[in-house]
Amino acid sequence: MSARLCLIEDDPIMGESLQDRFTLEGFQVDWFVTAAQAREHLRGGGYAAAISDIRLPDQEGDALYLSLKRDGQVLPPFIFITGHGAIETAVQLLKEGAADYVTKPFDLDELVTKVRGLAEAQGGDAPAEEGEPLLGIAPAMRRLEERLRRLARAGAGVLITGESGVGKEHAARLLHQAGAGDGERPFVAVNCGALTESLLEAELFGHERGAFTGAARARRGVFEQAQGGTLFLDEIGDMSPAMQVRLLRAIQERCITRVGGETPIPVDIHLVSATHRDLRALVESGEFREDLYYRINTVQVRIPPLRERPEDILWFAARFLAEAAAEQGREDLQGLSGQAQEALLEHHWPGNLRELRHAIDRAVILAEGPQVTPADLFDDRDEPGLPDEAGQGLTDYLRRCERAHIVQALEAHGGHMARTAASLGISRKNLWEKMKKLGVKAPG
Ligand SMILES: Nc1ncnc2c1ncn2[C@@H]1O[C@H](COP(=O)(O)OP(=O)(O)OP(=O)(O)O)[C@@H](O)[C@H]1O
Repeated sequence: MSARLCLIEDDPIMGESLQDRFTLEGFQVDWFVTAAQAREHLRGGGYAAAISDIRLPDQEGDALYLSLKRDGQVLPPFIFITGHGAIETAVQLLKEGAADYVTKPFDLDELVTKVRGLAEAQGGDAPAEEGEPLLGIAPAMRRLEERLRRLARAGAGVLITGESGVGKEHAARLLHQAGAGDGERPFVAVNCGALTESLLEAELFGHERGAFTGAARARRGVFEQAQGGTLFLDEIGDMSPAMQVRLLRAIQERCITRVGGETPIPVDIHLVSATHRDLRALVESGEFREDLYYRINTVQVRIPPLRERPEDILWFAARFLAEAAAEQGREDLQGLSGQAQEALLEHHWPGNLRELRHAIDRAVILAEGPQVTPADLFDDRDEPGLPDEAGQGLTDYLRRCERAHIVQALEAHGGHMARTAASLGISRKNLWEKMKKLGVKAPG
């Protein structure tokens, strides 16, 4: 039986997100919105841990805890959620025997780890960890990940749809990795929208020596390269009608012929396709073959855009930030400021995860630290005349502009110091000095 968790939280949004997350983690969550309700159930026992807000409508969470203790009630380990400025209460509670506390805004992953630890210490019946989520923590993405794992085991032909940059290739890789067999099977991706018809034909099916001008040697196409593994055809909706015919034939016959060749070559692949276009509409307008549509579309998986799953924005931002900070040696960065988090949540993310990754990469380069600010994340907050904090001194503002300009110049010249200095009209020595003064890391 899964571990039971007592959640005491009157805020409907916070309560629901905690309930959703802990349910996904495999806990059985009893959620109470008043101290009175919780008191009754806590008396019944059986909880592996309790999470309680301090501020509740009928009684403070700490008062509830202390009164139950005074009554001699055996309590599960308690973790308190405190607001800003309530640290003293939290510390007092720790002295009184509470297990831990988190201060808002807190990191949900951290809370999960704490609760797991406590539940395990209680009797080792914390639900088995399913592994780190890979596609996001939003309930829709957890369900999708679970579905992809099932589909992988079934080896079904999958069409992944979703806006550009939403993570379709990432999902295809997960599908591949979760599939049967060892890790040796190849995963080969090709973007059908990026190649002309004849190049795509050679890319997919390969060519024999002398098949066309420049074909000095025979070459295997991606169908052959992906033999025994997964072939990921991205932007399949962009394929020309002639290529659609050839692709359909290859799928139906499980056999291909290289361009300029005659020998049929059997292929055994798991085909995963993706598109950001509405394939059904393309079928209706006659641009996409209906038979191919059904062939590649045994199962369709839609990845929702990032703006439809706000939980994932800050989760991915934190992951990307940790990655980028490690790559760029910015150990001084301590995370996102509150304003930066708000700015990320307010943004519409038309470019989805790709845009988020770029915004974070850029911010890590620009940030003076110790926290990433909105101006580091978004260009438009960096314009002259728009200092991000009212009353910011001119010297400070000019310093930011100078720093951003140097960073951009370094980027534009691939980190080459001499060229960057020349483009800025200053000496290399001067550039070094400025970089040191402004805290710009030396490239490489
Ligand atoms: N689950 C994920 N974890 C980490 N990074 C991700 C994840 N999903 C997407 N990304 C990152 O976001 C970017 C875009 O992802 P991906 O190429 O998979 O999107 P896509 O939907 O296939 O894009 P397009 O439609 O343009 O082909 C990449 O930089 C990728 O590393």
